[in-house]
Amino acid sequence: MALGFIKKVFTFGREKPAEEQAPAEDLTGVDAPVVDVSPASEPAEPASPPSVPSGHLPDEGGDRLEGEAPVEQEAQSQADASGAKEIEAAETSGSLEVESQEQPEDRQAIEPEQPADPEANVVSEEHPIEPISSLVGEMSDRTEGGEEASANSDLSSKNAETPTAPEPSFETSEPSVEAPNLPKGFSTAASAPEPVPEAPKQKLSWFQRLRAGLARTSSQLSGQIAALFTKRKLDDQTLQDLEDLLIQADLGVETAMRVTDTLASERYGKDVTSEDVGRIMAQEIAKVLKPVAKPLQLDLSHKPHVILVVGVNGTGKTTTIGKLAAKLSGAGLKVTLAAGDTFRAAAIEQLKIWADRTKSDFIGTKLGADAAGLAFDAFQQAKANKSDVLIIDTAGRLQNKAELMAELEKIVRVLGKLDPDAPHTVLQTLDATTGQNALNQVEIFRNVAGVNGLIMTKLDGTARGGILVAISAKHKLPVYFIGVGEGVDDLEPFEAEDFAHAIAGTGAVNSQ
Ligand SMILES: Nc1nc2c(ncn2[C@@H]2O[C@H](COP(=O)(O)OP(=O)(O)OP(=O)(O)O)[C@@H](O)[C@H]2O)c(=O)[nH]1
Repeated sequence: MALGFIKKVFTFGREKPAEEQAPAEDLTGVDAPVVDVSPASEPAEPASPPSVPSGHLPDEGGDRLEGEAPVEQEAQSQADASGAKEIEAAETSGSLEVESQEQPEDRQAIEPEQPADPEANVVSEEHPIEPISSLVGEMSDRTEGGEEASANSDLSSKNAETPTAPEPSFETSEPSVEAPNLPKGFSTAASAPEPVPEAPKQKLSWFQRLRAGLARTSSQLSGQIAALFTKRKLDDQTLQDLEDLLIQADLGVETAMRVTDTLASERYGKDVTSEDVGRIMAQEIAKVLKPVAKPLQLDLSHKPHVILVVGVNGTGKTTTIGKLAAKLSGAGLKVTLAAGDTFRAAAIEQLKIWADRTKSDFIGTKLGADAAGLAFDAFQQAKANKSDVLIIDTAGRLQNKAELMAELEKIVRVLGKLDPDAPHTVLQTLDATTGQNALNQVEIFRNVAGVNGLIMTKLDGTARGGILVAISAKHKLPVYFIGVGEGVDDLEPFEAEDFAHAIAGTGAVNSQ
């Protein structure tokens, strides 16, 4: 392919390509591509504001349960046919890959003539793009075991499931921007989400799934509570035993004390049933969770609203991005996904499959390339293609690896050069099975990357779901969604009451 054409593709959407080659200090002066937000200038955008479908997206292969095998085959064949091919091409050519769902002919693997790193002239020695072979050792730092990394590498087809329509409820934050009907779990400052009646059966089904997911947490706890309160009046020793029990269940000291204090004030010296304890526990847990159960607020005046997703390896970043993209694009928003996890080929492939499935644009680069450079380019491309939302994946990293955390800091810094407010949302995914370590993860990622919202994954089947209560009490960061499975539907807006009841093993209030 002629080099001239390749250059054009590489600089797609950039008005001043020469400036992009400037050193980092000059980046503040880089003119971001002018984004015309008027609908008329967006030929590929829907003529009417995005609307939330009431049912599922058009079925592309059956739902998760019924169509699992075909979807996996399809995902695998897609990976073989396109994703893997392009990634392979990118790996060998050192390319930046930009795929537009609207302009598939623009998908090219190209030779960059300049470093992808926008700070390259300044930091190239500090953060050189490393050969893949040298990354192998470093990748072992990012994973607690080789098995996990290789296990994750097999996930792409597993995760490529047909997206289904989001439950309605988004908000946008700028009055001047036409607010779409956002899926449930998102909001904007300007408009309250329109209450859309939901089928009770579907909602109940969700709560049943939440209950099932947290069954190990709640049954373990309620079994111990029942044993503690058999034929005993409430005295100091019982209260102390209960407090210990709640702390062991990862709920945290603060919440454990709230429960015992309330219980003591109501029932001290009297008979207590495990139902009494469950009721008070649900009530006190809900009090802790309500202030953090918030919708993810999108400011669509940014065009795009940039969401950076960070977290320890294997916590579910890529899967969660796919689930979010399905919700957003299902609501009619234009979404771009950027594969900032440049350390794991399977992660790039996995995100590419999610982009295809969710009809999102995809931006990737070669394995081992500078992640901050990719984030910078992705931001420019997402501006140029008038995306509403850009979601950037990052490589998993242990919070105690200073060098890797510095890389994350650099991604945030570089995005801020194109928009001082970017990234507008820094989402951290937390694996519920981690237990107490998650508290420390939030502390460090928050300090380094400015995490301003959480998503807890893998709440299905863990006995450690109580940790979300301790994290909420300590960090008070918004919890936007929770993941209760690997499928595209298995991400739900976080509901304080539902969660509290599911943990306490009591009846749901919201979901009935
Ligand atoms: N059971 C369950 N599995 C999940 C959930 N979310 C993600 N997973 C699975 O967790 C594994 C890791 O998910 P990824 O999305 O690859 O995690 P990641 O954080 O991107 O991983 P790295 O790129 O290695 O940092 C995959 O097998 C996912 O399918 C969830 O809510 N429940």
